[in-house]
Amino acid sequence: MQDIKIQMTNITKVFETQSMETHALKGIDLTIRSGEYISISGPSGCGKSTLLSILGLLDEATSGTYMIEGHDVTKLSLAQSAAIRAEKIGFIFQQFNLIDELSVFDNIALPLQYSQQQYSAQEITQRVEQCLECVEMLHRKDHRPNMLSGGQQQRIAIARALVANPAILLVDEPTGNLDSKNGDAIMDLLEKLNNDGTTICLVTHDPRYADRASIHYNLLDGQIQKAQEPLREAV
Ligand SMILES: Nc1ncnc2c1ncn2[C@@H]1O[C@H](COP(=O)(O)OP(=O)(O)OP(=O)(O)O)[C@@H](O)[C@H]1O
Repeated sequence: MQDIKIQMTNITKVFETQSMETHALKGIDLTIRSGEYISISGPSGCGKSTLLSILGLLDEATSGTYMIEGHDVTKLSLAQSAAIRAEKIGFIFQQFNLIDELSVFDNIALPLQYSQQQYSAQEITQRVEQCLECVEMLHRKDHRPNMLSGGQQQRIAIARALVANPAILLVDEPTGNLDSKNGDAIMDLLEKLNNDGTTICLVTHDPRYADRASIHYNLLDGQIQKAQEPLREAV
């Protein structure tokens, strides 16, 4: 059996304000195995961002259990969440969130420099260059992000997400700031990374892109359903 990277059991999230309660997630069961590429899509307000925030340890569930690579991460202190997030989760957002004052190389090296693991300068160079090669941007390592096109900047953001060798890539509307040609190229790159073994969870409202994952879930009113069975060999 493939290793389980992510396991959520009966996750709920209730937002309480003075006047009302919003049940944003209503009992999510989600298992993501090593090497899978899953997508989650659904209409505005269905709970996508809330689910992604909990998956990425940016927010806590109200109830339920969340395990990453067999470790219970349901209830952690802020410092513990930050450490596990840095080690286990690679984020890719619609905004590239690169630092224009730093070179492409230094942007990608940043997560390693802040990691609790000690990386030598040689390891950092090796890892950063490997990730730059992966996204076909090694020739731009000394550039500043603002000298690059949107599609190229997203490639750099993907390299940065990969650099600490995370358990999973959480990808939130990665093509939102790109035209369709560059958007398609980024989706091709994600597919290539998955073919090379990277586990991916993509959140998108775009059905065209959601269908490119091997397992597609629909989130509807805080509940999740599999939209499409993965292809299985005939028995
Ligand atoms: N901080 C908050 N306080 C109160 N309610 C919230 C909060 N964040 C989200 N909600 C509510 O939870 C529900 C799910 O919101 P969420 O942002 O997860 O949806 P979404 O699917 O990401 O929507 P969109 O596609 O428009 O970004 C919505 O009803 C929203 O109003």
